[in-house]
Amino acid sequence: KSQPKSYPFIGNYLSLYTNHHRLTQWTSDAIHNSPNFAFFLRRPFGQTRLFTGNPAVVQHILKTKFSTYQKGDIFRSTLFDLLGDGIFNVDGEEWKFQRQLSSHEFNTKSLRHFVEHVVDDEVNKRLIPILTTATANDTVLDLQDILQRFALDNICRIAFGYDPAYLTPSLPQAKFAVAFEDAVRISSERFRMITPLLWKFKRFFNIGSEKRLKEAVSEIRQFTMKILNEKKQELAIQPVDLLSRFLNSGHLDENLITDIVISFILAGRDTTSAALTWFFWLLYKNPAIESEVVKEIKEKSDSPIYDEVKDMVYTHASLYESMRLYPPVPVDSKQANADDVLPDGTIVKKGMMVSYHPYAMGRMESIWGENWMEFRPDRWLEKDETSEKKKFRARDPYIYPVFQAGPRICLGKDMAFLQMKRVVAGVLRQFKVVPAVDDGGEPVFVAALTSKMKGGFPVKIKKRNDD
Ligand code: HEM
Repeated sequence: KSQPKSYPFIGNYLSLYTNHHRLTQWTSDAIHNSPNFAFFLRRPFGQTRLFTGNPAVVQHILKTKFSTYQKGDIFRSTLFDLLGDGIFNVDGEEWKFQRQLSSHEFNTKSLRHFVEHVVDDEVNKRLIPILTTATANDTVLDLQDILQRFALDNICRIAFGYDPAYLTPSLPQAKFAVAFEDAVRISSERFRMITPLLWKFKRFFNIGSEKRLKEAVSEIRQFTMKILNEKKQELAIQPVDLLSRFLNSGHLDENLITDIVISFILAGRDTTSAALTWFFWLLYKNPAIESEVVKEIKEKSDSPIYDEVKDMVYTHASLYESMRLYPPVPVDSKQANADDVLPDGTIVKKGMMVSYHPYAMGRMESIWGENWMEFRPDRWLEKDETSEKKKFRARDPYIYPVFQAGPRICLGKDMAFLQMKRVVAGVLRQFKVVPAVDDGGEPVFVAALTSKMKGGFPVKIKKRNDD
């Protein structure tokens, strides 16, 4: 077991280059091969980034020393063209303000409305009819694409109070969705370049991928601004979505509001769709677990209401377990704004990036035991002392930072689970999802800022006949 070789001047660049198509897996292997679950990635020209899979270090950077480990200028400048001053890209007071104002959108009342109106509508009027047609015609669908469309409709309705209707039977090519996809991909590729000077140079001369990024961001902003202006006309109405909440809060300028909305679209579009794609694949591979999930779904009503969705404990545990193996955000970074020493004795210099690695952590024997590679929702269940029923077993968030942890923990976590469980209930009550190709291998996990199944997830939808 060895770590990637580092050379003077170019650092680990040779290995980095050879593994550029599997960076998540490569950095994960390096963490696993280290006695203290740490790996220093040395880039050319002296920039060093620490990857960690040690829960004590994760707790240290995400909570204990929260004010030392921030987004920082590397993250901020790399993603600025796309995210501007949106919540994902700011620290300090600016972050606190956006977090507080947005948090209203995630209280119980808003979540109940979200499940019983927005998600329910999208499941019953769009998703199910498309699956029904696919069953009748025996067509192959890319389930990942369908789930992304689903999530994008959802998040636009929450963020803007606007329904773009991407999940319709014709599966329209949406300019906005394509622009978003390109902008995220190109922005995340910036992190991987041998030096940031390269993308800055391309941006300066407006060539290649940077030219496309500029166009894509401009399309995204125009689209957002258009909705924002429409919204302004109807502002007397009480704020029911994020956009009107920010517009109502007073003197925020339009550019900033656009930034804020873009961060939310990023948060909501690719995360739940990635999680569900892998979830359906894992269920196909584990029919006994699928049966348990279906059993739970059939105990609820056809269109389960908020409380029923909340009560789907087994499905909840299965989603946790699936994201352990395939986390939607597989690696996430902070930057130290002062010198520090980590709990394992590692010295961190001011300006260094420190990345925690949910993908590597979900696959560590020291955390999950020797059966870590098995899909076992039971890990997340325990018996309730009084009712004897199974209940969800919460674990230390620092061994499972899939939603981050500490003060900046994902704001949409509860919303994400409600949405995913409602989709799972809607799909599996009537249908079976069967991969169109099954060569016995595992689909390929790739990641930009969020993860994806490479090449999509081609499936056939079968009617479920097991009542
Ligand atoms: C399975 C689904 C999801 C996963 C795994 C997930 C994961 C994460 C992670 C890892 C972060 C930290 C990112 C960073 O700061 O670098 C985050 C932040 C955030 N997430 Fe999620 N997320 C999910 C769904 C959602 C949804 C549906 C929303 C709803 C809009 C959402 C809203 C947010 C927001 C607003 C933040 C920023 C919080 C802050 O900086 O204070 N997330 N999420």
